[in-house]
Amino acid sequence: MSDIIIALNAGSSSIKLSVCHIQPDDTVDTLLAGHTDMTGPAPHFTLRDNKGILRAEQRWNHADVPYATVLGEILKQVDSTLGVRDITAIGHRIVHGGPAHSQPEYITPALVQALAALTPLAPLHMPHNLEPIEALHTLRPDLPQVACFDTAFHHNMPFCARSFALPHSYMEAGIRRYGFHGLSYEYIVQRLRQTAPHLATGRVIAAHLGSGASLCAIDNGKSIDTTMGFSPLDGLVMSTRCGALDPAVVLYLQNNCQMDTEAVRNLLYQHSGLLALSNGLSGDIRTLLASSTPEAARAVEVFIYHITREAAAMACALGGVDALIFSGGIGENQPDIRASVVQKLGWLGLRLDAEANTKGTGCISTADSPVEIHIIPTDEDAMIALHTRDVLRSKGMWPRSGPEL
Ligand SMILES: Nc1ncnc2c1ncn2[C@@H]1O[C@H](COP(=O)(O)OP(=O)(O)O)[C@@H](O)[C@H]1O
Ligand SMILES: CC(=O)OP(=O)(O)O
Ligand SMILES: [Mg+2]
Repeated sequence: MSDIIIALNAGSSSIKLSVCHIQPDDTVDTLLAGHTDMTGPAPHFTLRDNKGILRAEQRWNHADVPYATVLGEILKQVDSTLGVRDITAIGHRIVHGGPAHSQPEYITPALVQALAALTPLAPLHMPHNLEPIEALHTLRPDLPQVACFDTAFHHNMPFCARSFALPHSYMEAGIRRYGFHGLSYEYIVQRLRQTAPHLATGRVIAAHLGSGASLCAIDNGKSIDTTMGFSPLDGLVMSTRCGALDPAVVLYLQNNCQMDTEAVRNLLYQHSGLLALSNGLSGDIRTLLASSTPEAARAVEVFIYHITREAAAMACALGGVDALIFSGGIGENQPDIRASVVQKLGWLGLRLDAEANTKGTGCISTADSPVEIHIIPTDEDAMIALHTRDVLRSKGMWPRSGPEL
């Protein structure tokens, strides 16, 4: 097999990757899925095939292993598991594209430099997104790399949705609402086009509920508003991120609590959200739902409250709603959370089919529900693979193996 793309999603705690092959009808087959846990006492890498069978594994025996070492091993294992050295390109999820990057782009040293300047806008994500690019450039300079931006899908949100009520000069300096999880929302729109075309042209609220969480108001396939703003800190309560916060809190922490910028950043990104609301118990909703403590219950309650409050705002942006889509680790796997959200949004015309919700796939609303409710497992990596192919094709670099039939 040839023309293999690796979709890489490097985050603060893990490097996730999919080894993808794109079929002529644009279906993306994930041949291998890799996961490297970068936390804990030492990195641990696993590579599984599309049946979930473990095909390769590597454990390092100390922490702080450089990305280049981990990525070198990953490439080696992918090559030997595929049987030949067949990788054509690497596509990266880059969380922030800033004001200037609204399309997937071929990676050059100048682009890396420009993106590095955006690090303060997404400090939890950007360093981890960019480090593998440099490491791979050194390891395999022959491999083209493509940047796919999580902000791109929201780039053309209407003025009202992208503005802060700040002087115009700030907006011109890039201080505006951007929105994130765009690769996930783009994938959801693509799935709707295939499975429910009447919704792909309708008014949809998509909920990407993972450790980072956001909602998007999608009108006729386009983002018209979303809950994350300038950074992935805004909007919903998240695993360890606070979500929307009165900006005066930041001033207060700095002026009255002797906290410097780094301490405030650490608090808001790493020690807030579900973790903080549960009094330090966990940022993982599974642990909270399994706990009988009042703090855990309260954390879940606040999480749901903000999802439903913001969903109503998205419905307002859309002028009504035809469907609610659940996605992300929580949206796809937690029937109790889905049920609570839908119950609170009943007034908007959502009716849950309890049995379908427990089963947890496809359409989970009743036949007479005025608003459809669906679960769509997201696949940001499939989107990255398709964008990477398209960028290479536009440069005459795809297919590597000869003319397409
Ligand atoms: N199989 C599962 N069952 C229940 N909840 C899950 C499951 N997998 C993930 N989650 C929840 O989703 C969160 C991670 O979601 P995910 O979309 O994988 O996150 P990330 O933002 O890291 O991509 C976890 O914190 C957990 O609460
Ligand atoms: C943008 C963002 O929040 O990403 P994640 O959910 O992967 O942390
Ligand atoms: Mg994610």
